[in-house]
Amino acid sequence: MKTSQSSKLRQAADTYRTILDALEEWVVVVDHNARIFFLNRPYARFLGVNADEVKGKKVTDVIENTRMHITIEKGVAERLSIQKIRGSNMIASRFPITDQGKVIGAVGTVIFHDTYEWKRINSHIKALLAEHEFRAQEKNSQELPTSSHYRLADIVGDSKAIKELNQTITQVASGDVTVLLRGESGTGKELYAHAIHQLSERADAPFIKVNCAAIPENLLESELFGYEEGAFTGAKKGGKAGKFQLAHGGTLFLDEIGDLPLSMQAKLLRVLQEREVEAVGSTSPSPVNIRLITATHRPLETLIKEGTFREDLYYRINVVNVSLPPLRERQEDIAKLAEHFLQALSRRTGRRAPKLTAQAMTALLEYHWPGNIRELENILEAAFFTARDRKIPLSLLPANLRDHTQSELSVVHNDGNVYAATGTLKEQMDRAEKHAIKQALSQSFGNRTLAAKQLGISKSTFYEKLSKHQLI
Ligand SMILES: Nc1ncnc2c1ncn2[C@@H]1O[C@H](COP(=O)(O)OP(=O)(O)OP(=O)(O)O)[C@@H](O)[C@H]1O
Repeated sequence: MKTSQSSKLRQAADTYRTILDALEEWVVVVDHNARIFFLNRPYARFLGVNADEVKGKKVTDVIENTRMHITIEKGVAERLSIQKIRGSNMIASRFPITDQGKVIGAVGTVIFHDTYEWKRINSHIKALLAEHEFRAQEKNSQELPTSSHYRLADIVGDSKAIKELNQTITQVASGDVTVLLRGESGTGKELYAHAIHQLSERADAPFIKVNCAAIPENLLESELFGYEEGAFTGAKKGGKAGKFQLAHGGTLFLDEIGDLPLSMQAKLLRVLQEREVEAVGSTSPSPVNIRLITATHRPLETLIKEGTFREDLYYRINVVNVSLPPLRERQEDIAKLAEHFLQALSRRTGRRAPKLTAQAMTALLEYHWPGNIRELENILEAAFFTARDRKIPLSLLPANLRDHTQSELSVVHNDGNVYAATGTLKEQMDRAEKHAIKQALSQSFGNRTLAAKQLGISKSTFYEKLSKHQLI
């Protein structure tokens, strides 16, 4: 009976050893005296010792820089700490083993055998997470638009810049010419891409948009060019068409082209030159007939100099270059755009549109709009829902916009309206001076030399005034 019990025990111990030896992780178990009770073979192999022979030896004599004895002493777990062994930085964890509250030993594991491996796995996990997030978003969003819903008539504005732009767009729309739309974020590049498609001979064919910055790098190729069944693990049955195939006969809009990784730039260039795409896992290319429109807010010429954007691709996509002016350069359009957005919100919600007070409108006109039309749209949406008595006073606009434009000549009352301030002539003149300096600074985007020049004063006087008004 005794013999059979001990043989069972040995069998069980052998089973556990076999399992622990099969792990990639390195495992060490010590007793309450910090003497090795168990060392798995992969760890022993790395340390250059015999797993059976080190049993009973002090862990500090066998493993360099170990802290297992400290885990025993303190009874506290240490997770994912760096431990240098034989010149490599390992990522190790240590846990006390307790029995009825007493520490009777400790178990230690080394999960990553050097920090390089850890970084590699870390970026692999990041890529997996990005892929997961992208797929979830794709699933949540309604069907991807395969047709364009804007027309030139939906573009609001009658500034000279917009009129010229609309004329250019009308001219280039037909004839399949490749267009590169440039402009700051929120200036309407996507809107214009839709309009070009709508005005082209391809208006009834699909309009497919791809945001090159939003797709994880490892998915870009299959998203753009599609894949065949069985091309990789997780590939859908029957394969999947890429954006190029979906846009066949229509327009492909590649937004944020400046963010396309170099490896994909080479592939895209090949497709544009050959006019055929090869799905991932396929051996035979298929012809594609698309009109290409691209957009970016990034300085492609600088990216070329820095080596992150291919010059040959730049020439391919930059056949006709259309620049969209920032909103601050077409202030004439602000009132019309504001009215347009408030009316659109009113139609959407069934609520009557509130009106901007004169002070609020002045603030909109004076602001420098770094986020352009999208920022205006967002600000008005927030104001629309908080407006009372069908009025949008200055106080309902965001603080950064108010601060930027808030005249030091005025005071905002609790009712949200602005009233002329009173005071001695000197006080009012000081406020006017401070206001002029702030205005000049914002118009020159913080460039003090330019601001001083604009005000017609020397740089040293400008600095004196900055310090007088506590603007530095
Ligand atoms: N002239 C315009 N008239 C009416 N709405 C406009 C106009 N220009 C832009 N918009 C609106 O402003 C928002 C931003 O425009 P859009 O997405 O086209 O900008 P974008 O330049 O492509 O921005 P990003 O570079 O950030 O992608 C959209 O809701 C769009 O409908």
